[in-house]
Amino acid sequence: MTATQQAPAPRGTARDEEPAVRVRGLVKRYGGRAVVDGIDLEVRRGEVFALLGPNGAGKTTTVEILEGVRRRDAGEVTVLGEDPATGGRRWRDRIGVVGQTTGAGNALTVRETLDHYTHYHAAPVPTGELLADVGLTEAASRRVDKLSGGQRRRLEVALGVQGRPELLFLDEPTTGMDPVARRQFWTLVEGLRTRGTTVLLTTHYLDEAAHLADRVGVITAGRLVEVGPPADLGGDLRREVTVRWTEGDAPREVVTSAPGALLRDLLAADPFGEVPDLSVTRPGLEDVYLRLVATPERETR
Ligand SMILES: Nc1ncnc2c1ncn2[C@@H]1O[C@H](COP(=O)(O)OP(=O)(O)OP(=O)(O)O)[C@@H](O)[C@H]1O
Repeated sequence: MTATQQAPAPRGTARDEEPAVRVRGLVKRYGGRAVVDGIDLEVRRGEVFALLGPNGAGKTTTVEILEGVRRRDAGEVTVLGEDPATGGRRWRDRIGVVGQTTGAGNALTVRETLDHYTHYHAAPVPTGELLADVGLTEAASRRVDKLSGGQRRRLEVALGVQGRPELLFLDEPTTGMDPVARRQFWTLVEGLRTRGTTVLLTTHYLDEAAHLADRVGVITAGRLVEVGPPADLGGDLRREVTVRWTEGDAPREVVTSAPGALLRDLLAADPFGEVPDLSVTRPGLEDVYLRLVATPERETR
């Protein structure tokens, strides 16, 4: 796959200094229930930021407020320097949106659909290039209503990047894609990042967040419970080590952040330095994530 050509991001200007997205105290309620419950968030220019969380956590609601398609009940939001609730045509031209559903016409072919939408952009990516970028060249003459779910998703991604946005929103972009298409999509996002596009994506997939994102925000029950590079997520949880062994006939288990002394004592207790069934494990990203989303009362860092 070739990477979509993007205009280079402006460097060294005042606009560089401000984050692409700044959110303070964001609240959205439905029927008195806060589904977004006081979120603070910053997405830096040029980074890929993943909002990771379970079903119903508030990811789509948050992203749609940032896109200017849902109203908020409280909080301050700035996206590319403007409030999305009042952003006009010029602001909208600077963002790209790939939502969970498509507005693409079903009776048109893939190429006709892309050609049609070129008229909405000042400097669209040429259709041939776009088709190659998303791996749809061979499906270019197929009607949209004949596409598979994964191909339709690629078309939506193509429409999202067609206008060379400075900031691209991707709401669960790889849902319905097979593993090969997911990898192709990841390459596409990496190409966008290389060219300076800021990307805010939502996902359920830990591996996707870990692979693509510079930083991940874990959201659960409308709150952002952790923000950081994927490798740092979980902080103290990550440093906890579980030491297991068998003593007599009984299984033993100790969770500690300093296993050295325990291991020395265990090994010293046996003249041959053998400890039955000894294992030492650190939590993986998935363990950390499951702990984070199970404890929504944790403070935001
Ligand atoms: N228009 C609406 N009216 C009432 N409740 C809504 C509306 N839209 C969303 N909700 C509720 O808000 C909560 C958050 O939904 P949201 O779609 O933002 O979650 P999500 O994290 O994107 O979930 P998923 O991963 O399943 O897409 C859910 O409980 C949902 O039922």
